[in-house]
Amino acid sequence: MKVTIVGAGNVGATCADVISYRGIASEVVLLDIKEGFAEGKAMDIMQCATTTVFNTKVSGSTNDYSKTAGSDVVVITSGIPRKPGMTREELIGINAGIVKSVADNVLTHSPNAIIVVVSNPMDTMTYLTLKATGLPKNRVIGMGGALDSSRFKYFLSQALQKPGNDIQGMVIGGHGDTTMIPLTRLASYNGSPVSNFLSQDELDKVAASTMVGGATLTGLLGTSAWYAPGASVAYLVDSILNDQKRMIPCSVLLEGEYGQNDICIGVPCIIGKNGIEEIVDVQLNDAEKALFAKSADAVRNMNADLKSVL
Ligand SMILES: NC(=O)C1=CN([C@@H]2O[C@H](COP(=O)(O)OP(=O)(O)OC[C@H]3O[C@@H](n4cnc5c(N)ncnc54)[C@H](O)[C@@H]3O)[C@@H](O)[C@H]2O)C=CC1
Ligand SMILES: O=C([O-])CC(=O)C(=O)O
Repeated sequence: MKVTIVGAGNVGATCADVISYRGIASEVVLLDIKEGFAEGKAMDIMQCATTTVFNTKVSGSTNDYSKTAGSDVVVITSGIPRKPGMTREELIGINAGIVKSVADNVLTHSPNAIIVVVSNPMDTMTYLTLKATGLPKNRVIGMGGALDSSRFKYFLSQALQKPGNDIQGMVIGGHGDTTMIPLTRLASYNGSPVSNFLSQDELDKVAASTMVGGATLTGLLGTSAWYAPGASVAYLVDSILNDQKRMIPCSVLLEGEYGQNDICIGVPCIIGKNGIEEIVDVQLNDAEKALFAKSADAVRNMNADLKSVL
């Protein structure tokens, strides 16, 4: 199975690294516009093969899309990341043009690929990719919910003082500092609601930390995060390539589900070899439905800015 990652920067290269050492794909192509950069990242990763022990073939390409031909999955991480104090939404001006041209280029050489969109503002970039390519909705997947959910589980594990692997939880809604919806009511510690162990005040703090999780790291690092984002993309790619049918919150075109139409936004999806195979209705309560509608309004407002590129 072949995976192309466009953008060999922090997130793209981390994703290639995780896919390789976990043996998720047999071949990974990294592509970047910076001369020699993707080749360098690929060589560095390949020089781990005998120490972390993997057989994945990783190669790099400077903007030569013929090397990406026949990819099963294409991940788009090309574009600029935010700096401290910025929102993801402020990246739209530069990233929209990049994402659109990249999506066109990859499809020329891999017409059957499933596209995973990572570049921010991710929900709007997913919508752009879907509209610009005309691909069926199952083949355009926005990655944000997998990452936000892993941060949610991290903050829950810190509050509970319990291992993260014993915690279940999901974040839906937009992948933005104010649009994410950590579903605290449905989160559990091995099946027991987390509200059995944490006060409402503690749960509110967990939700707030989750929502600004990306901004907090951007403040600490000077650019946005990459280890958890890269690993989250690899987790999603694994479910596609190995037909795992995991339930992962992803940004996907809604056609009536969750009361929304003509918008890509995070909802729980079954992810398998066909990409988005099902949208799962987790039965939100009225308060959660209201938050989801508000989040969708914000994402829809952002999508209106795509007029110049679509
Ligand atoms: N959806 C999510 O959960 C997350 C999204 N992101 C987003 O992912 C994007 C990438 O972040 P980083 O890897 O940290 O940035 P980075 O700056 O480290 O890497 C981006 C790479 O894209 C390349 N690039 C730019 N234009 C290109 C083009 N036309 N074709 C090919 N390559 C091109 C650049 O040369 C650079 O190497 C950002 O927009 C960031 O906001 C980051 C983390 C999580
Ligand atoms: O915070 C950012 O800008 C990058 C991102 O989407 C994340 O790490 O969640």
